[in-house]
Amino acid sequence: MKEYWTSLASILGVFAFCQTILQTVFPPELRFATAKLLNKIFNCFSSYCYFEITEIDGVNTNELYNAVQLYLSSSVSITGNRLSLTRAVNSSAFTFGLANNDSIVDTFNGVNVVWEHVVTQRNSQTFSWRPLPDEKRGFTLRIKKKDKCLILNNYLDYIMEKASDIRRKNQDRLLYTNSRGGSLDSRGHPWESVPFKHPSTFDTLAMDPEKKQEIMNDLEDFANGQGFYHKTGRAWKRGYLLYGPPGTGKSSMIAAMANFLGYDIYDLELTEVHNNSELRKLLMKTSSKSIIVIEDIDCSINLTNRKNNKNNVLSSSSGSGLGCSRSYYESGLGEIRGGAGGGEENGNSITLSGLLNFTDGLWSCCGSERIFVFTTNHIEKLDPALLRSGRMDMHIFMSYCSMQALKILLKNYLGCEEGVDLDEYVMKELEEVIGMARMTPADISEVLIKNRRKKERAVDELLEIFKVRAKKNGKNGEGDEDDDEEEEEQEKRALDSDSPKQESEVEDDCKEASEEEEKIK
Ligand SMILES: Nc1ncnc2c1ncn2[C@@H]1O[C@H](COP(=O)(O)OP(=O)(O)OP(=O)(O)O)[C@@H](O)[C@H]1O
Ligand SMILES: [Mg+2]
Repeated sequence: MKEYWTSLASILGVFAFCQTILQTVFPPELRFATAKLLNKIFNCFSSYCYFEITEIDGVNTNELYNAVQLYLSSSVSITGNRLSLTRAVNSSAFTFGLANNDSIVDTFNGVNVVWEHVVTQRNSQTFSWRPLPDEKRGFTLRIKKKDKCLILNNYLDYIMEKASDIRRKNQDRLLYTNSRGGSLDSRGHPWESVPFKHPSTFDTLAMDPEKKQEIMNDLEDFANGQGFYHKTGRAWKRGYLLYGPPGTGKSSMIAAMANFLGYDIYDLELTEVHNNSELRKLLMKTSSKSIIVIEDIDCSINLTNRKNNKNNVLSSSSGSGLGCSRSYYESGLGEIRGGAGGGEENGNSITLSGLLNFTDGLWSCCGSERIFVFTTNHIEKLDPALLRSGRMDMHIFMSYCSMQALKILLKNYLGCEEGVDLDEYVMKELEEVIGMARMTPADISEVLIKNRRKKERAVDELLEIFKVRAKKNGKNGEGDEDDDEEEEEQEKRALDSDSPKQESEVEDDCKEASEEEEKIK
């Protein structure tokens, strides 16, 4: 045993001696060059190539590192043995990650690649303007040389896309609103946000199922339509106008849309925006995959229908040379377009021109996959230029509660299934009076909430209220369906006034406008 230790000690002594000699004979520069050469020789004969994706790229955070981490989290959770678990701020989900110095095989387009998570201690002597983490983290991607050209770019694009999907799924969606008086927050953002947790979905929304399905299909087509929009040269955005009496579910519909698509909502308070350029800046700071909402647009600014009330031409764009003529021609010919911001006249008000630019000017395309939703109780008050296709692609009339909608409410609030819990006779009675009662889903849901523990009582009370309301409306001489028709008629009238004018008409309009301007001056 003693001999064994003696020989081991002499081997170590020889080893230390050789190392000292080597260090003296081969200076660090020479050793580095040799290592480099060996590495090159190894690379020549190796059939793999390696890509390093470090967490911090110089001084900036490497977006690709975060994307890879998220991307791998989905496959790691299934195959990995040793995983790291995290939960990000504003997130409702746990994220799996590859443990330090662990590796995983991934397959893309039939090609196998290997990811390794490399963690090393950072050299503490390194100087940096900003504090860096103690550990140096990165991923090493190993791909066969012959596969590199085939997949690398597509694979990285795919990872980025997948990662943003996962991020959106994991993170709570946000509801943004523009800050009071156009002020910026500590990070220079004009929007303030809170987690968006509205429970409204298309399942809970009481409306005609066919109409509902049509809207859902339209939204789905939009969300999956990147290729189509690109091919047709259209900006990837869509506008919806929700109109109808108060309490018919316009705001609930917006929440359902956001929940359906998984988009954030930007609730734009127009009264807090001072001018067109501020409006444009707000738009620039919105993200893709979002719904930009302007509620009660008829109340926010003076956008009333110029055709119905000529005086409003000047009240909405008084003194604005370009803005006035732009909106004037917009509604008529739809050809002449003023420059962005051309409608800013007194510096502290938004003009119709500014709003039109906001929805479909060049700036509206500074992001992609965005939905604009305007709501109003009075569609007839809106300027036709706002209503035309391309701006508001789909006009959705939210009407008083119909029988179909009532069945959804009864199911959601009382758990009543048609033909099981609901008496056929009572249903018939309800059907007879519901049209004439002209009650909104909001009114009905109040009655149902109050009696939610007693189904029969709820239905009886509803029937009573329906009868009283129907009688009252009948006495006032207001028809049931007539009312819906009247509202749709109003929309038609509004749209008719958007139909192309003859050139002479436009000239007349302009003459009138300039005469009125003269008078005001
Ligand atoms: N179609 C509907 N389906 C389900 N619930 C509805 C519907 N309409 C209204 N409600 C209920 O009534 C409440 C008010 O509805 P909501 O705020 O969506 O109406 P609105 O049309 O936006 O009204 P307003 O024009 O006054 O803004 C909601 O909280 C919701 O519970
Ligand atoms: Mg509302």
